[in-house]
Amino acid sequence: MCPVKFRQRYIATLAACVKLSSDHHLHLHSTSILQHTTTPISPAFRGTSIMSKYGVMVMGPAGVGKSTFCTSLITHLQLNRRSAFYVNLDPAAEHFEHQPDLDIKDLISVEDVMEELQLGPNGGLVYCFEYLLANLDFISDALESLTEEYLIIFDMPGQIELYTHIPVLSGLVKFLTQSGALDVRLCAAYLIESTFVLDRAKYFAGTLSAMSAMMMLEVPHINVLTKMDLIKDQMRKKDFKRFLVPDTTLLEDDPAETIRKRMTVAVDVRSDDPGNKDALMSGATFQRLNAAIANLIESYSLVNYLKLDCTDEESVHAILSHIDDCIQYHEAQEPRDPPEEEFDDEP
Ligand SMILES: Nc1nc2c(ncn2[C@@H]2O[C@H](COP(=O)(O)OP(=O)(O)OP(=O)(O)O)[C@@H](O)[C@H]2O)c(=O)[nH]1
Repeated sequence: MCPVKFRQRYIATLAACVKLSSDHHLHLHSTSILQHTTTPISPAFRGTSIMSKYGVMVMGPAGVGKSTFCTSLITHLQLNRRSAFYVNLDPAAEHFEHQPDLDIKDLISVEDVMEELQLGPNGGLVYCFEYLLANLDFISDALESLTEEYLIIFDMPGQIELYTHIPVLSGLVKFLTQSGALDVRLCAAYLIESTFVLDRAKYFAGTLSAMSAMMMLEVPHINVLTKMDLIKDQMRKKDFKRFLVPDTTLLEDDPAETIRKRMTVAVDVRSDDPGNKDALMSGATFQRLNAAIANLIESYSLVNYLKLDCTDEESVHAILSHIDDCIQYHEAQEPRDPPEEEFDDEP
């Protein structure tokens, strides 16, 4: 059962959403006026579906730079006279450079859940998402009036379990993309830190989690290596290129031998147990397992990376272009032939 406090807060939020959507009508209207003063848009030049919606779900482990990327993306969109609708879905997030247009904390927060239900931070987060799934009108009420000019940006929490272990996100994605309902053309941007390439174990673990998210969500997907400014001085451009398309050779010539060292530690721990005669065999098994995983990643070519440096406008622009391609944003904005009836009245 849901604590009463959440339900009360939810009702208050619904009222706020009604206000928000009417505010956004105003904002929408002023955006359209702005566009019309410079580039008149005839109804025939509108997108294929009047109320198509476009969105990107920004995901990845804790601290990889999701919120920073969302901020840069919003700023970039605004500079290019495009509209963003920022949705914070991290029920523990505190500080924002751009205030969210919709914030899950107005529905439920991890802090309240932990206090009222005596759950830990991870259990609290899972509860928040289950609660969100049970109250999806919190999202649909806020999004339904948005038009195709908007890019809806979902800023997700960093707990990796959400993308790999439990099906709450796939439920949310299905709801957003369902045709006939919100019908959001959604793509996922999975972020990992570029500094992971200095530690092959982290890099492959990150790649696996990206792959897992791709398979779980089943929407167009881009993978991004963030904080490129941190790696610039540590690695030559040519050397870094190898990490954009992961392959098995990256395991074989690991200068720091991080994976082998970790395997040795695992084997050593098990060797302490005199009854464990298979410890060395386990080391070989780990090695084969690693090779098999690397082969899997390589042979299916599922994971490729784009580079992102949030301090560089060009870099943010390049990522936005990929997102636009994934969701076919520009196709919807392109001119289309006027309906045939419009010619019928002509002399
Ligand atoms: N140098 C550098 N630092 C960055 C960049 N992007 C983010 N950071 C820093 O990385 C830290 C984490 O960034 P956030 O944007 O909060 O990361 P997050 O993934 O949203 O974090 P969680 O919400 O806690 O999962 C902050 O200190 C940022 O300033 C970048 O492109 N370059």
